[in-house]
Amino acid sequence: MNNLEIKNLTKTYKHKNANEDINLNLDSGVYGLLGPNGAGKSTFMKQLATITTPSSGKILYNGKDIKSLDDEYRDLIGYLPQDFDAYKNFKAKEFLMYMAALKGLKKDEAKKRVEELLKLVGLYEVRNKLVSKFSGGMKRRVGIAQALINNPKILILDEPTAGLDPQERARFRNLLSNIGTETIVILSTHIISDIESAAKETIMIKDGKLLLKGTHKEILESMEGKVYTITTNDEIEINEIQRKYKVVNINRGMEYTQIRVISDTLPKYTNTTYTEPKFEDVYMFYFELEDAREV
Ligand SMILES: Nc1ncnc2c1ncn2[C@@H]1O[C@H](COP(=O)(O)OP(=O)(O)OP(=O)(O)O)[C@@H](O)[C@H]1O
Repeated sequence: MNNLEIKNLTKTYKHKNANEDINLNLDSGVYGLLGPNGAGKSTFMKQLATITTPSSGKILYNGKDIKSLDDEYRDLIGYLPQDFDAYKNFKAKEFLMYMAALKGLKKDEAKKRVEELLKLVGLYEVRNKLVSKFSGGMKRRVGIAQALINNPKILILDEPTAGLDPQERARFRNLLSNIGTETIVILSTHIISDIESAAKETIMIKDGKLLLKGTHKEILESMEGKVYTITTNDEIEINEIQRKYKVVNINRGMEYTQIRVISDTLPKYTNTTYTEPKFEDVYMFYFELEDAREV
């Protein structure tokens, strides 16, 4: 059994709820935590990682309060903080060996694990190079490796793809698929494509509150009937649509422009068709639609 139960989790900073009454039940698998800036993702993850304590509510691991499990729980966690910075004067392998020692791995075991991880994150060839000479993506990979060092049962990755280029993002998605299926992986992002293929479920939070947790299918179903494509070649109309609606994308063709919009009601333009929702619509629909509804 590998289960996390989050019950009425609330974290208050100076009268403001950074997390409010969050209830979730998580089993092994990858969960994408999605939300705009300031939604409360890091706060949520910090509580799971025991970096900060809840103001109220609790977290249970396999039915037991993590407060009472204490180090027993901490030994099961791997955590990549948002602002992770490996000690720059270390070489990659040296740094991971150091982290392994902190996690209590014996020397032989540590050597083996560090070697495995350097290969997994694609840094084996540069293992004896200074981390300070690494690119942002490589540093992030060192961060992911250190989070994996103790073979965690719960892996918490706070924006693991922040600052990565498309190639590094693809590499990260591959890496994720190689992390054991026996682990609860929670990764935060505001880039929907990072979790589209990798996550079994997406958890959305906004203003500190849980908005929705669901599989891709469930999330797409929740947007059913709200995505439209308007086809036009009238520039005045195009400008008006951009003002009135939340536009997911504009596809300018030789003769016509196709505009994909999110709307609660059928937009009243001559050539408007209902469109099957896609994952690319999720962010706009859940986090930016309110402004559009006010129009
Ligand atoms: N230590 C703190 N003291 C006071 N307020 C805080 C603290 N940490 C977070 N907050 C506030 O709590 C809210 C949630 O912040 P949090 O960092 O959890 O959001 P986030 O979703 O991770 O955002 P981002 O994507 O920008 O990192 C924000 O309004 C933030 O300003």
